[in-house]
Amino acid sequence: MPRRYEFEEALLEHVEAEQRPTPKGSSSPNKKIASTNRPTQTAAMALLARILKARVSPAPGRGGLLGARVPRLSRPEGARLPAGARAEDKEAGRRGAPRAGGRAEGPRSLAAMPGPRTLANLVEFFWKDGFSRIHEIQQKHTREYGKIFKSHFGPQFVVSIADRDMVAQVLRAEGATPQRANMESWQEYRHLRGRSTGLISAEGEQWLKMRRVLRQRILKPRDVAIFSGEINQVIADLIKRIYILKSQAEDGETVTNVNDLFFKYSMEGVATILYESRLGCLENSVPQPAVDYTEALGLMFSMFKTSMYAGAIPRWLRPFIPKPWREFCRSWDGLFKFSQIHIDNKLRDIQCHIDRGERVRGGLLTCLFLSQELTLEEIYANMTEMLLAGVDTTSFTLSWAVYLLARHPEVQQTVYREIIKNLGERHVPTAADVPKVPLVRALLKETLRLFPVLPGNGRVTQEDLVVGGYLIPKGTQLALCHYATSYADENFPRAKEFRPERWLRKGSLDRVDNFGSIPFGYGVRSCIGQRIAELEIHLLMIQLLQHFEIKTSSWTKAVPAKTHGLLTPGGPIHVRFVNRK
Ligand code: HEM
Repeated sequence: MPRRYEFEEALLEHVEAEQRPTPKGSSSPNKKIASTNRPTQTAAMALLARILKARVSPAPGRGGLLGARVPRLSRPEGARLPAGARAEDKEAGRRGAPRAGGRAEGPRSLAAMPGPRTLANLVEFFWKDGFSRIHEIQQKHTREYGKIFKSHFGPQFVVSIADRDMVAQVLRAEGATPQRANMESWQEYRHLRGRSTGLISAEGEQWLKMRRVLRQRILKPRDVAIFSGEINQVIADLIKRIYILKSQAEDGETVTNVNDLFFKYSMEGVATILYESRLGCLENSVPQPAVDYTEALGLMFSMFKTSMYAGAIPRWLRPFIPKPWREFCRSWDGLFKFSQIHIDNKLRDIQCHIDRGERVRGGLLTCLFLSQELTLEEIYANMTEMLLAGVDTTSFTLSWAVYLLARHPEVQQTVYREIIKNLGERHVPTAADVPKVPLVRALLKETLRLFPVLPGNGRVTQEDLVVGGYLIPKGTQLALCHYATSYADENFPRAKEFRPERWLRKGSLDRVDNFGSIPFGYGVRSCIGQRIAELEIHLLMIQLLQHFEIKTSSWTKAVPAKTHGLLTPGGPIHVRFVNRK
């Protein structure tokens, strides 16, 4: 499989154009652009326009990431069920009254729905910092009010659903452009700064347009398989880093704060794919731009909470409580700035290749530039939002996975044995090897069940819907409580236990899908980065276990989960990496 796609034809055309004599006194526009130090947004647009003007197009007959755009007649992404079943579910979602003994009963109104009192909820969240315990509050409210209940968060009214079948009903009934949540504050920032929305913040047709472009390139396992080589280079650096950290430890084995290590890995891994460049986060001395970037990410991370406050505090209150909105804007400024620097660097890089008459080779970003399906502003916005979504999510999952393996040596041994039996001790795995080690996949699923990075998901109803016997009007914010459903014994027997084998298929027809645990969401608005995250995690877990036995150390403590927007380890995780080789 070609790892990169080329643009020979276009290049030839461009080189020919460059060789034509230019009118006296006018310098080559390419040279002029190449001499620009740091293109501003406008300069970057001009640069992109120049590159595109060279009519660079994919070589004929090449498919894949950078291949020709072939119109697709695909099923919707989320269509895991036969079309008939989806239609039925959709109908069931709208049908209305539940039937008892064949007699139709009218759906109840929201007024009849139980839920915590507004004041109690405000105290819980704003006074007792409930935002850092969203996962526990989900469970507590489910115990107190049942599997469907209503609550108020600041000005927002929310219906929470903590039932696997009701969640399935809502998600299967959704239309072509589902809305996750009210993104007004995100959209307002972008409007204020003249920025575009990206996949997370966009809605309706604008979202659909961008989603169609991106899903063609990164949604399927085979789309991202071509990144195995790049990811493996990052993994090699991470393993080197672990050996260095071990050598600095008193016992020669303990690595303190693996959270930090995996944060660097995830940042490096996802940047390799998104920006087609290395940041140097895993080097001994991290280059300054990467340090700045880490700070920007730290700011971004703290922003989750700020973002919640910024969204929850009504606009008229901003003059009195200005900090959340100010910080919200400041952190987005940092994120966009960082992304833009890397994107502009790539643009300049492409320009240099063209100037030198070289072939243009590239991955996701190059492809997005050249295909012209997204504007430059849309590329900035999507890369920024994908980076935001792709670093902490992956790194927290890795931290939890290592924590669970260290605390369950018997599980670790079973996974290790499968790896050795099916892949060997030294084989560097690629995406094609992952199906040969189903326990590694099961390990990830089970880790995400116990610690779903997003403890809850959201949908805004696009039409009136009857769920759990209640009529939920169009425009209602739903909170899908998948932390609560993940820990329900009725969905997962002995739910509190770490048992990856529960995800293994017993036969080719066996389905282990379970709406009780949908860590990447579901349907057309599900996580676009799922396959990237899985590749990063699967390949790393295999190699970590090939190299080391992961053990608890005297430093290892029980680490509680904490919600910071995402479900994070509530403290540093320390483990011993004992050499196997
Ligand atoms: C373990 C890692 C990850 C987890 C658990 C995760 C989880 C999620 C979830 C639950 C959603 C909402 C889905 C829905 O509403 O149905 C989501 C959306 C999204 N994720 Fe991820 N994610 C992960 C990694 C990534 C990565 C690596 C990227 C990018 C490279 C990414 C980019 C996005 C984007 C852009 C969206 C918004 C999609 C849209 O609205 O169309 N995620 N993710």
